[in-house]
Amino acid sequence: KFRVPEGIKNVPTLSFLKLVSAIFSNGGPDKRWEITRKVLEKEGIGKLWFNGVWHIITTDLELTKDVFSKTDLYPKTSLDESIPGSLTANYYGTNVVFSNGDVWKRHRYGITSHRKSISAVIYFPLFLSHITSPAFKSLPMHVFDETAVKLLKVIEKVDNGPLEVQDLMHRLTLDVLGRVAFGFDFNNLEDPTNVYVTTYQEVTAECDKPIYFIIPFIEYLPYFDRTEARKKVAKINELYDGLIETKRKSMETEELSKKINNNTADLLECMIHASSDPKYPMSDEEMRYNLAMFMLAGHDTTATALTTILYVLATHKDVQSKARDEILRVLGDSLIPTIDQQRELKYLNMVIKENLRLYPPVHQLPRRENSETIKFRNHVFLPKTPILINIYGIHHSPNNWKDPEEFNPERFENDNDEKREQYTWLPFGSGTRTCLGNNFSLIEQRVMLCALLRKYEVSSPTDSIHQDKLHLDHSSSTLTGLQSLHLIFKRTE
Ligand code: HEM
Repeated sequence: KFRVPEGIKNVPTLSFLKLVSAIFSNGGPDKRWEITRKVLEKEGIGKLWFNGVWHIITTDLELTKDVFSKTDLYPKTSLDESIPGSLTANYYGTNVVFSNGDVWKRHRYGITSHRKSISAVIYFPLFLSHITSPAFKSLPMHVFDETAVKLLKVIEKVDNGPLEVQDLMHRLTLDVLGRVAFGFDFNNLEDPTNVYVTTYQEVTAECDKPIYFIIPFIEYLPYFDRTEARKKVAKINELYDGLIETKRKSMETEELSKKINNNTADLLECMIHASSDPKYPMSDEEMRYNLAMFMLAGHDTTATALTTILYVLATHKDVQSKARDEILRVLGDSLIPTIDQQRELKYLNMVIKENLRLYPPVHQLPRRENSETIKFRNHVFLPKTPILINIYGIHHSPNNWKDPEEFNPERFENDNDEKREQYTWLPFGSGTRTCLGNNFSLIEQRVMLCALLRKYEVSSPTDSIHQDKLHLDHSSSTLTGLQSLHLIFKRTE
């Protein structure tokens, strides 16, 4: 299994040992980039032996374009193929993020097809011109607004003391997503000890343990039996199953069809409704897998984006005051921006974009495997070669960005997708597999930042471990994590 296939012998090798030791020492995507950048900046691809297979890791824009635009040629690897029978595969199952072809179409269009009100996309052509089927055509603005108010109350209680921001942002985004995805209020902001929250967190922590990601077969050895973890998965699944059952019952009443017609149905209700159409059948089990995946894809990513943006604002006071001035000018006395006002927040939108470039919450895309032999330059990838697109590398390569390590929102001034070289800014992926929740996440970020910045000045404590640089850490093979981050919120009014 160590033998290198003939066609990729001439691809430079990336050090397995260095990468694994970086992961075991909790190194984040920045550390991995440090190890691989020499090869990737020069060649755009490298090969890495991992889990008994030679993988291709790439930052090459041509190959990236090919992967995004030819989804049949580069299907995603399902969890059941990459880690069969594992806890993670059992928990997330077959869902919209990891499926392909007709199964994916059924999931994606089952979630999105029937929503028919005016698309929020028209308000954000700059950000979202590439989107094909946004999940949230009418967004539950009241959920964002109410959660922002709750967030301010939590911060008020701490009153100038240092506050751990990463945990706070996770609590916030989990509350938002629970309500939007299936109408369930985790109420994590007010009660972090709530049993559903702790179980949910334990399950995701189990799924992210690096040992099972680096040596997946270990899970099948009796000594490493994960009985306790499986019990936790069963508990959170009980919650999802209960919600599906209750909502299914409400299908029998008029209530659901009213919600569907008014565009106020949550995602689960949409899936249940769509599943009654013979074109989009979806079993209860598949719905549960989608809920589990939505929770991860939707809450963890936005929490990271909000945490890192608060850090850059705290450490770039000039940017913070410029963003605050704009918020006060555009919003007047309001706490929460309307959709139209969000469009006017040009500078804040630039800050958000630059933060997603510098700290992409998804640092590496889930693996693809080519279905046919591919010739790329003077290399030949045999079918089923694992291919990983390194988003962090694309965002940090001087080939694509001037002074890539610098936080500089101005680089997005007058930016548009046509002018910028394609595939250099990919926080939400691209093509037909673009993130379903990008618009949702951007609005959530704007709402929270407006509420926070108009009330508080954010700064970093002088003894912070992040004083010189933000310390990222290993969260998973795709998601960016960071070490605990304390910031100070001082009232401005
Ligand atoms: C800052 C926040 C977010 C980031 C950076 C992000 C990033 C991404 C990326 C890079 C992909 C493409 C994966 C691939 O091509 O393999 C993706 C897909 C996806 N995201 Fe997001 N995401 C965010 C927020 C959300 C939210 C809030 C939701 C749901 C409410 C969501 C749901 C999804 C789903 C369902 C997919 C799969 C789409 C498909 O394959 O059809 N994401 N996301």
